[in-house]
Amino acid sequence: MDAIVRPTPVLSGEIGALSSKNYTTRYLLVAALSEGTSTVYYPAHSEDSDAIRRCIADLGAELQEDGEKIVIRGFGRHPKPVKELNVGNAGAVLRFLMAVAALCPDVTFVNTYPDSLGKRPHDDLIEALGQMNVEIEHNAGRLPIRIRGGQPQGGRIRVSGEVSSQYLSALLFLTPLLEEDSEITVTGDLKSKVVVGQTLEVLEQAGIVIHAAEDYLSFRVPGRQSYAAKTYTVQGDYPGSAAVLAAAAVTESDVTIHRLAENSRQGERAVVDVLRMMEVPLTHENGTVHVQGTGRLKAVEFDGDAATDAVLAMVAAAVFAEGTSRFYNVENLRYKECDRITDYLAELAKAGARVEERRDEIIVHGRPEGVEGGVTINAHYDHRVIMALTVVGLRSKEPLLIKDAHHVAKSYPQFFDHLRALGARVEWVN
Ligand SMILES: O=C(O)C1=C[C@@H](OP(=O)(O)O)[C@@H](O)[C@H](O)C1
Ligand SMILES: C=C(OP(=O)(O)O)C(=O)O
Repeated sequence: MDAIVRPTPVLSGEIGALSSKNYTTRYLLVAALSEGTSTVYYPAHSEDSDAIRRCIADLGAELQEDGEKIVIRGFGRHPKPVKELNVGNAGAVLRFLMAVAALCPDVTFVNTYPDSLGKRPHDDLIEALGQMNVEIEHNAGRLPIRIRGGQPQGGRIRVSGEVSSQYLSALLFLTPLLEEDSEITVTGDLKSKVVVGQTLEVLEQAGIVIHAAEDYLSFRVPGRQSYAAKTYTVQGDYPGSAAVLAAAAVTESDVTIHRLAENSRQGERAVVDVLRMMEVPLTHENGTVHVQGTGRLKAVEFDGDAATDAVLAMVAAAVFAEGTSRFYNVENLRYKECDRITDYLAELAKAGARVEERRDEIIVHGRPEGVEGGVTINAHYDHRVIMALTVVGLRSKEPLLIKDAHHVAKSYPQFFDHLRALGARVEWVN
């Protein structure tokens, strides 16, 4: 399905933030890795969170869900010997379950999104699992991937952090269950370091002990641990909310989003500080962000690695700022649902934005007068491209037609409903 985004000068109203994608993935996973019964309150509902529900059920977890919670009886260190798993387009789910699959005799991860997840590299995790006595067949580091595990071995493990933090997180979920103690060393720079903090937070809540160096480049993981059965509550999601906040920042607005904890470990909560640096009038108190936008913004410089999933939304806001903005240290945006530098900037430029790419930077020459719009946007299968171009469309002179905008459901199926509730002129077309 496509979406039309029409110019909308004013937004106002209140919404509750969607539930965090990253915490939902992690809580459902640690619940599955426990042998008892855990409860997860307010799990996200999206394609990626459906993917983890489906896969842990295939691996033997029992799930019962109502409107507010999901109750999970886990499989511990003994997943069912399933033959095939389908993670849809969910990168984190794939990488975390590749580690869990090391406990199974023979699992194949199928390739259902050849033009998105099917293009993303997993070599660094394949290489690390190889060190652990796990046999892996793969298509040049990409899906489909067949894992023959059964007897993974802990010990000394080296993993690269240059492309994604998800490989390291995957190993942190698996190694506590092994017979041996493990020492994990991260080679190269660790990208998305803050997200590893979310992994460690959830592991600690699940009763797992990990000794992490302060820089997150080395870890000692005692073996023979068990995941405790617990009750977890999923917090609100900053990456998805970042797009709504950016929409409020580029319009005349009076927009409130609830359920965004100030002390969250989500790096993307930096979107609030970045918008403040851009001189967008806002407050953030008691878990509520209130934006009273004037549509006027100042350019900003920001280390995007600290808030990887909010960079596209912040760039969309910078399209209308006074001056030149620079988002640096963002090379790993190239290895997400699409190349979020080249592909994203191509769509922004089509809409009339003045943008430049470097290998690891996005540069935006702001156009406070607005952009032309009036073009068709290719979503590149990327929910965050869809949300960011929607922000741009609100302040384009002519509407934007976003092709295949239904891929927004990867993380935020209610995104257009939420924007419409705030007065945005967006609609689905077939
Ligand atoms: O661990 C996770 O749940 C995630 C880690 C990040 O990926 P990278 O580590 O590849 O940057 C992030 O972009 C992704 O949406 C979710
Ligand atoms: C990159 C993302 O997700 P994943 O890596 O889990 O596919 C995202 O949600 O923006």
